[in-house]
Amino acid sequence: MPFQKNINCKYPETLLVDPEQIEGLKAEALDLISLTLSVEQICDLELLLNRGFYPLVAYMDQASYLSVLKNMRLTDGTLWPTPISLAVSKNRVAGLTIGQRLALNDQEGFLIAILTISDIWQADTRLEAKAVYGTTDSARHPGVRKLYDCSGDYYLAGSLEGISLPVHYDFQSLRLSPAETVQRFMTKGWQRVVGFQTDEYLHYGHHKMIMAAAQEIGAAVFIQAQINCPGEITHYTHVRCHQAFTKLFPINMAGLGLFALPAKKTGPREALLQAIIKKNFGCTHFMVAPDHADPFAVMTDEKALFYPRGEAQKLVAYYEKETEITMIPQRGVGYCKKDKKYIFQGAKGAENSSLIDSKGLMGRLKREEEIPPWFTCPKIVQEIRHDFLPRSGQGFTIFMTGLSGAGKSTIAKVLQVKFAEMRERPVTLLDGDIVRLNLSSELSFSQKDRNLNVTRIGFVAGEITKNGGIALCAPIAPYEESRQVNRRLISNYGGYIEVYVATPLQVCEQRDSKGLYAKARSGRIKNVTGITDPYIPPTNPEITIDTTNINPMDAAEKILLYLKGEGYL
Ligand SMILES: Nc1ncnc2c1ncn2[C@@H]1O[C@H](COP(=O)(O)OS(=O)(=O)O)[C@@H](OP(=O)(O)O)[C@H]1O
Ligand SMILES: Nc1ncnc2c1ncn2[C@@H]1O[C@H](COP(=O)(O)OP(=O)(O)O)[C@@H](O)[C@H]1O
Repeated sequence: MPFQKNINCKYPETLLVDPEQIEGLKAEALDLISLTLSVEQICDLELLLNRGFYPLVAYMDQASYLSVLKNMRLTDGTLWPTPISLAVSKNRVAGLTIGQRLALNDQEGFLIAILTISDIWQADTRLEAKAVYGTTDSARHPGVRKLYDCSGDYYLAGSLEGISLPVHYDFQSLRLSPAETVQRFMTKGWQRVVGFQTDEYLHYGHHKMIMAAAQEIGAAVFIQAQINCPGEITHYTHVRCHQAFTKLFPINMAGLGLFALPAKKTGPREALLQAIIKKNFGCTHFMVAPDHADPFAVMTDEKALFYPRGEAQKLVAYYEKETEITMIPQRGVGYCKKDKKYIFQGAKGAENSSLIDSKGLMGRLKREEEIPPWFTCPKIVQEIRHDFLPRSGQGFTIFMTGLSGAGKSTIAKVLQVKFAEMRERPVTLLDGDIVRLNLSSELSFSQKDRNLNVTRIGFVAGEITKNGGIALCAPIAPYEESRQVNRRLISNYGGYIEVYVATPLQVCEQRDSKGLYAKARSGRIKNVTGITDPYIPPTNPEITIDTTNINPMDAAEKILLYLKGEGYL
């Protein structure tokens, strides 16, 4: 059932209710249980409401979900490659019933839609991982790890009454809905449109490849920048690079749009989903890479790819008739310095050319090398460089972990003074005790609460790091799982240096400056780390310091030396 949108479209162009119903639904929502959706869930909801996910009209029920996993089809036979249901936690699902209505809110509490539940079932993420990602092994596929970590314990299905599309303040002119995009193509007189998207750094290879394909089929070009794209550049840089790239095309040949599909990196299935979305946005053709939506595509080393090379192209081509969008294979482009011309890989003379690829561009940027003018346009280089600050310009977090009395706070205080003296970056101390007093006063010392306390510290440290500051953290942080969450989060924003203050329990107990161990030994307090509660040492800390036989200044000096050696100072 292809979506042929035109001015006389017989299908509703969005799943938003009529304006006169909005006030009534908002009033009803005041008495409904509300769910705050994650960023990725908001993306799904936006594509359901704006019909980017046409012909889906609702979150899938269990029968369709299982059918999609097995055959890539809904129970009515409609082709659909990946499940779209609403994941919820075990706590949240308790008491929910079929027919119940729920308010779906964005992260700031604005009502986006009302869901009428038609099905509730327990998630089997391993089954989903195997079918959609091709493996249950979270160590092999980052998407599977995310599925296990972030999806809920249950799924909900149901129909939607949209109140408003999610609000975005950034790049508003690029956020046209599928219907608005189709309308724009019609106004421009574009009959054939080739769609293109990538999360790579854009370069002249992409440009030559798209130009050649578009000219061959007589098509205009629609470039879609995917929001929340994983990678090392920020959303703003990603979109600004796309804006510069679109300007490389002749006037009235190319358009740019933003769309909110979470990149799950499911390879062929994701390519097929993107093809369906492109069709809904009015494209007639879609350019698919041999390593499309592969979690390791950016490496370009064939052996490292997760999905077989070319598999995504095959799958999209196989379903061309049904999706009514034609697959065009993406091709590698090189540059022949001698002849000063671009040449397709595999073409005659290509052996004398240098391949233009994102990996090469990224490597040059990281090594702070010049980018040859034939590689990509100066504006794109300038935009990307904006995100590749040398370490001396980045913020960083020093995350100290260790037993109570190990010396974390003392070392952190010495460092705080040293950094303040240097005046290079603002410095913030997030000490265990102080955080417990101000940020986590309601939390206990259970494993769950300790992990929550540690990830709260990580969130604050991430914000400080993102803005170029230094965060000094000094909680006990006895569990690897929350330390890893912090590492993953903060490494996106700047430096992350884990310092294991490995002073043995015996020494800490002797110091016992707060009387904690004495109270633990006498049974006056329970769950004390090292006595009646575990401390799991970090697996891969950047620095390990045992303060048994050194003074605080020397311990701090060790960290400063590391920072100098790594280029942060
Ligand atoms: N049961 C138990 N176990 C460990 N520590 C305890 C406990 N009860 C209170 N305290 C005091 O709280 C400080 C540790 O809090 P943290 O927030 O750093 O701990 S955790 O990271 O959440 O595990 C810790 O401070 P530091 O000595 O600075 O580490 C203790 O003084
Ligand atoms: N090299 C050292 N680094 C840090 N603290 C040390 C060192 N040597 C001795 N100490 C002493 O150990 C105690 C550590 O306490 P504290 O810094 O509050 O530990 P934590 O924050 O890990 O609970 C302090 O009394 C401090 O003077």
